[in-house]
This record gives sequence, C-alpha cells and structure tokens, in this order.
Amino acid sequence: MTNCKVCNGDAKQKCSGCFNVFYCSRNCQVADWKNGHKNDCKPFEVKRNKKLGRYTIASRDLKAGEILFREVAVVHGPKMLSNPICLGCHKALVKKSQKADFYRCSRCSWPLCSKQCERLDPHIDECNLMASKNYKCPIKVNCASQQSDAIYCLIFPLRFLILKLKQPKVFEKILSELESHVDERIASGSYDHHKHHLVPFIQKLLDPTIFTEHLILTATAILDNNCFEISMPLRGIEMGGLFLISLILCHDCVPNTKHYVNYIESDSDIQRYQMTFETTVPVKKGEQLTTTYTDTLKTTLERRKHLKQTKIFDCDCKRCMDASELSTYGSSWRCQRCSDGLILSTNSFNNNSEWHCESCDAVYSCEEISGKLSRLQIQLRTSVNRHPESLEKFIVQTSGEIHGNHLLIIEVKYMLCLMYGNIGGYHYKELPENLLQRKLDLCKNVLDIYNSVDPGQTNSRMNIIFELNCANIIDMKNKLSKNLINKNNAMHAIDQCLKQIKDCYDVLVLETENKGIMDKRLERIMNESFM
Ligand SMILES: C[S@@+](CC[C@H](N)C(=O)[O-])C[C@H]1O[C@@H](n2cnc3c(N)ncnc32)[C@H](O)[C@@H]1O
Repeated sequence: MTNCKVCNGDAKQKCSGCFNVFYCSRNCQVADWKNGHKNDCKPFEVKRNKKLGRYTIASRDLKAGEILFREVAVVHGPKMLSNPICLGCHKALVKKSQKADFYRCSRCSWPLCSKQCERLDPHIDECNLMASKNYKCPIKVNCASQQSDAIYCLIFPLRFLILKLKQPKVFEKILSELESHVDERIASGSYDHHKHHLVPFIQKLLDPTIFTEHLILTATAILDNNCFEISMPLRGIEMGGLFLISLILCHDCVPNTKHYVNYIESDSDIQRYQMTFETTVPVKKGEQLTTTYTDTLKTTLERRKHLKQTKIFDCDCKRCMDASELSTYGSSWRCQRCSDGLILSTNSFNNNSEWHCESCDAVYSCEEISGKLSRLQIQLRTSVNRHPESLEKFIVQTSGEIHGNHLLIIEVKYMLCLMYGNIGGYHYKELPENLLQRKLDLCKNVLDIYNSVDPGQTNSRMNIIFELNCANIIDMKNKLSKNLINKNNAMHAIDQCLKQIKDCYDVLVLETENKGIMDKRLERIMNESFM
C-alpha cells in the first residue's frame, strides 16, 4: 500500500500529471499542489546508472507534443567563442563604422549597447567586481571586430563562479551533482588556454585561495558539458545557459524530445530565457526521455566526433551502431572502384575504422571518407551559390560518388524543398509543372529520411510536411483547372492539406521566434489556395 504524500494515510489516488506522487484525498492533493507540487509536477523520474550518470524515464505514457517542463537558466552568458555582444541585454553589437568603438561601460569598460544596459542583471554583479579591482576590459577598438572574440570566454565562467558567493548552496549542489569530465579535458590539453587566460583573470577578481585553478577549470567544464544554446537570431541573441532540469536528459541520435527557448518579458531587469522541453513522438511509461547534444541531421562520423569532443563520451545509440543508419544510408558513399556498390563503415563503434564496398570489397580509410565529405561540404559552401539550378547541378554532379540519401545531399534537397514555390523566379504561379513535381518528389524523399532519423514533431520535419502540403494544394488546383480530377474530391483533399499545414504552423510557432516567418508562409499559401 502506498502512503499519502501529505498525511501519510493510505493513498487512493495519484497525481495525473506526473504519476509520481500519491494522495489519500482531494484535499491533501490540493494542499500539496499549493505547497509546491505545482512546480515539481513533471511526468518523469530521474534515475542513475554507471554508463549515463543521471537520466530520465517517463513516469506515464506520453503523447507526442506533451510539454515536459519549462524552466529558466540558473546562469547565462556569452559562448566561449562569441562575436561582440552587449553584456547587459546580450544583443549582438554592430559597429557603426570601421573606426567607431562600441559604447563602453563607464565602470568596467566592457562593450555594451548603451548606458541603459550598464545596470542590467547579470552584468551588474560582474561589473561591481571588476570596478572594485579596477579591472578594465582590454578589447581594443580595432580588434573588437565582428569576428569571434576569445575574450568573451572569461565572462560565463565568472558569472557561474559569482553564484558561489551569491547562492553558495545552489553552487555546491551543482558542483557535486553535474558531470564535467574536467580531468579528461585538462589531460587533452584543451584547457591550456583557460589555464593561461581565464584562471589569472578570475583570480584577479576573486580570492585565489578559494577560487583555485582546479575549481575554476571545473566550473568551466561544467558549463562546457551541460549548457544549452540560447539562440534567437531575430533578436540578435547567441549565448549559452545552464538549465538544471534540461541537462539531466541524456543524449540519443534519434531523440524523443525537442526543446526551444523563448524570451519572457519581465518587469524587473532580470532577463528570462525560458526553456521548454516537449516530446516529439509518443513515449511509453518507463522509456528513457532523450535529447540531442549534436545535430541529428549530420552523419554518424560527424555526430560521434562532435559528442566525443564536446561531451566526452562515445555514443553507442542504435543509429550510431548501424552502418546503414537505420536503413537510410545517411552516411553512405558509392564505390568509385566498381561504380556499383555502397561503401559503409566496417565498425561503427570505432571512428577510425575502415570503410568497405559491399559489392567489390574495396577498402577505404577513414581519412579518405572524411576527406571526401569535407571536399563536398566546402564545394557546397563556397562554389555552389544558393540558387536552385546550382543546387540541382551539385546533386547530379556528385551522384556517382555519394548516396542520394547521404545527409549532405538531404541537406541540399531540404533547401530545394523550401526554395521551390517560395523564392523569386520560383513562386508557385511561375513554377513549371516539372519543377512542381520535382518539389513533391523531393519533399517525399526528405520526409522519408526524417521519419527515421528526426521523427515526430521536430521543426525540420514539420517544415517539410508544411511544404509538401503546399505543393499538393497547387498540384490539385492545376489538375482541377485541367479537369483532370473531380471537383468535390479536389476540394476535400485541399481541405485536408490546409488542416495539416495549420497543424505544422501550430507546432512551429510554439517557438515564438518563428511566428513572424510562419505568419508570412501561412498567408502566402492561403492566398495561393483561394486564388
Ligand atoms: C548534460 S550531462 C547529462 C546528465 C548527466 N548524466 C548527469 O548526471 O548530470 C552529459 C553527460 O552525460 C553522459 N551522457 C549523456 N548521454 C550519454 C549517452 N548517450 N551515452 C553515454 N553517456 C552519456 C556523458 O557523461 C555526458 O558528458
């Protein structure tokens, strides 16, 4: 028999939000809700094992699109390599002219937007500290360019360490619970720069007998290992945040959740960047809830190398362990020696393993495969302009060497899906029939791959379903005008497409940054549909 969380009596009911707590009566449940369960009610449990450390499992069956939790960052700040940003409001700083300097904080000299940003939280604490030690930001006018500036790597660790002074209990809990892999990071030499620049900077501002080199490097490693990006291009914001619940979710290359950050207006000077996590697919009670720490639309070798470098673990998820990437062939090449077979990795668990042709057994080194990919990526970024004709040419020219579902080609196809029907010279009213059919085929091809590697209500998949339905509507209208289909059937099909478009819109605008763009896309297809 389970006991009531409030009075310890025999429990007869459980909280339907999380399934984690039990009560004897409605009165006890209401009392507990008011007493804090409102904030703690989350439909998952935190578990721990040797391989993952802490991880989360669903405590009840979850539908796709269920919100798991929302939270604000305990600390946020510039990324380790950041373009010049205002330390007050965090917006990107743009120079008015080549020679002009940014506005400088009157006390610490860090670049800001204006005087108004001087007193904003969290800049105020670091500014007080720097002013008290007479520290002035050394960025020179001419080197404060739009390029990444390593000096910003000083600020986020400083803010995190200030937490030790302001909220010591919270800081100690974070230090004892979060994984940092600090020793591996130090041993690899990747923290040498921090030893020479960050440590002396912090120790100039904070007591070095308490803020030792190891503590400073551990705090930095905690940020590197656990932070999420706060990326709001329309607001000009690119930074990192430490979200204490979000970080517990472990990684999978086919995750079952997605997350986004929205800006919440507040009366105070505190900026609130709110993280939301939600399921993208149905998740059964007891199943692990997973997120991604990398780009799910990159190849296995790229994802695994990125995870090893940034989060210090070797991913052994189902997708990584299958050379065919769940039968999508998302990392596969075509054999140039027999011009027939597919080249796949011989051992997915080893990033340096050889690759071999399934048909003629030709062997390729890992460097050859990585080199091929880099060459095509560079070709795509530099010589191929972002125009449908040149992207189509790229697909044709590379088809002898790379599989049509390789994720680099899927990236190109995704761009084409968004371009056809939407950009100048290719709007639906001027799109020839063959290109409309091409768009339909491309959308189906890309969707097929996303169904395996990026399933459910992910933004990229929702974008493709949106485009596929737009193209379907135009196709239907064209056929109707040529009397190739029955009017009632066509109207019914168009209604169905509009419904799916609206569903995609509803999912995509949950991330409020998308709203303006999505409104325009919706308006465009509504106009096209009823013309
Ligand atoms: C953001 S933390 C995740 C929460 C962490 N397990 C904890 O207890 O605080 C990231 C770390 O979790 C571990 N981890 C997460 N996903 C993993 C996976 N799929 N395989 C192995 N380790 C993983 C790695 O040690 C990684 O550096």
